[in-house]
Amino acid sequence: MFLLKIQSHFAAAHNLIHYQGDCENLHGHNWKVEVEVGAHELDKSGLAVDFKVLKRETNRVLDLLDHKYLNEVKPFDELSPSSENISRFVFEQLTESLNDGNVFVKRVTVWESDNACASYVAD
Ligand SMILES: Nc1nc2c(c(=O)[nH]1)N=C([C@H](O)[C@H](O)COP(=O)(O)OP(=O)(O)OP(=O)(O)O)CN2
Ligand SMILES: [Zn+2]
Repeated sequence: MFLLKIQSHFAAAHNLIHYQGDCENLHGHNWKVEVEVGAHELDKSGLAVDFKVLKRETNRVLDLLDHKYLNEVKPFDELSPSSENISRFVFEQLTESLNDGNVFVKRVTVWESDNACASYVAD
């Protein structure tokens, strides 16, 4: 199996809900996002999937979040916008657009700072 990874980023404001502490207050992050996909086969060009496609599809999803107040963006109007929930959201959106018989989204990791991240991983 082949494993590919691309990185992207977005900036947004949020506050955690049902949370007691300073993170329940409005604040922001520059999130770094890593997307890993697996593939069984390569095409004639030797590509599992073009990095350009991975970056385009990832940025299409991240554009939904970039420079937004996440607590006003679905599904985070009803779901705490933690890094865990953001990683699952990006994973599910990308799974819809990228998965086919060959390629599948394997893991999405969301870094909210240089030393803290959460991932959502395929079962
Ligand atoms: N498991 C999670 N824990 C926390 C999350 C999260 O998404 N998942 N998010 C937060 C807050 O968003 C908060 O902004 C981060 O807080 P903290 O880790 O304290 O960040 P600091 O920049 O203040 O880090 P220091 O290392 O303490 O300076 C909290 N927890
Ligand atoms: Zn935060």
